Amino acid sequence: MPITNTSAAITPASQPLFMLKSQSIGWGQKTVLEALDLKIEEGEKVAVVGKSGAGKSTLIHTLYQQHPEKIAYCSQEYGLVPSLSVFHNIYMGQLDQHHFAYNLVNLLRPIKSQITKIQPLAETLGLQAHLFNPAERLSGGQQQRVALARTLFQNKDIFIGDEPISSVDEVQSEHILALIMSHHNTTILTLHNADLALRFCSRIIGIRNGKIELDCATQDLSASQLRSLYQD
Ligand SMILES: Nc1ncnc2c1ncn2[C@@H]1O[C@H](COP(=O)(O)OP(=O)(O)OP(=O)(O)O)[C@@H](O)[C@H]1O
Repeated sequence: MPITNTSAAITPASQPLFMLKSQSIGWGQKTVLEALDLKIEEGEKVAVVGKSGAGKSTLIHTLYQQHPEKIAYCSQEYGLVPSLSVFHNIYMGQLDQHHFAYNLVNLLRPIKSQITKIQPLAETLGLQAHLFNPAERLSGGQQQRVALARTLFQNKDIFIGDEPISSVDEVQSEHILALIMSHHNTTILTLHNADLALRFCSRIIGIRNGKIELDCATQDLSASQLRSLYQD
């Protein structure tokens, strides 16, 4: 007798968290990256590197779209509400977890338990002195840290960040990358700083000339391979 339904008997091999199969990606009619084949497993720490305009943001945005509900996504545009306080901007990371009325009360008069939750995060990111200042009064680097705090406050398993440390100094960059790594199981970042990519990530994906030119474990990567990505 033929077996018509094998799905219950056979356990399917686990799927990669992210997968692109011969997929071309871009914006509107414009193709940025062609015929991509890519798998990213749960738990990986991936850096996407390459020259400006190579297509790094395009790639990570495409990956984000595969599981938007599971991902804390930090884009290059901070998306802050300028007139609201740092506290309120960070709180927005969990806006969808509360009732409208609760959010409204917290907007008018910050709820103590929320302050208690947000304060340590603000402190870790050097924002404690500005917690109740409007975001618009902060420097660019401080605003970037507010956007990052809001993303971390989402408490998701996966972090995708587009240059999350582009406006902060070297010491802060290391601290922030360590924080991102410790808060998320799977991390995918675009980074301009190749040294930091090598130190904090276990896999490097290099983009050049509209394709993935390099995809390897950090430990197997030579400095000259990495440099070649930045040549014309
Ligand atoms: N929202 C968008 N709409 C239309 N085209 C876009 C958009 N974002 C990026 N592009 C185009 O896609 C191409 C790749 O840009 P992308 O931002 O992915 O590069 P990148 O490697 O992230 O650059 P950078 O390091 O400067 O951020 C560029 O030609 C850019 O003009």
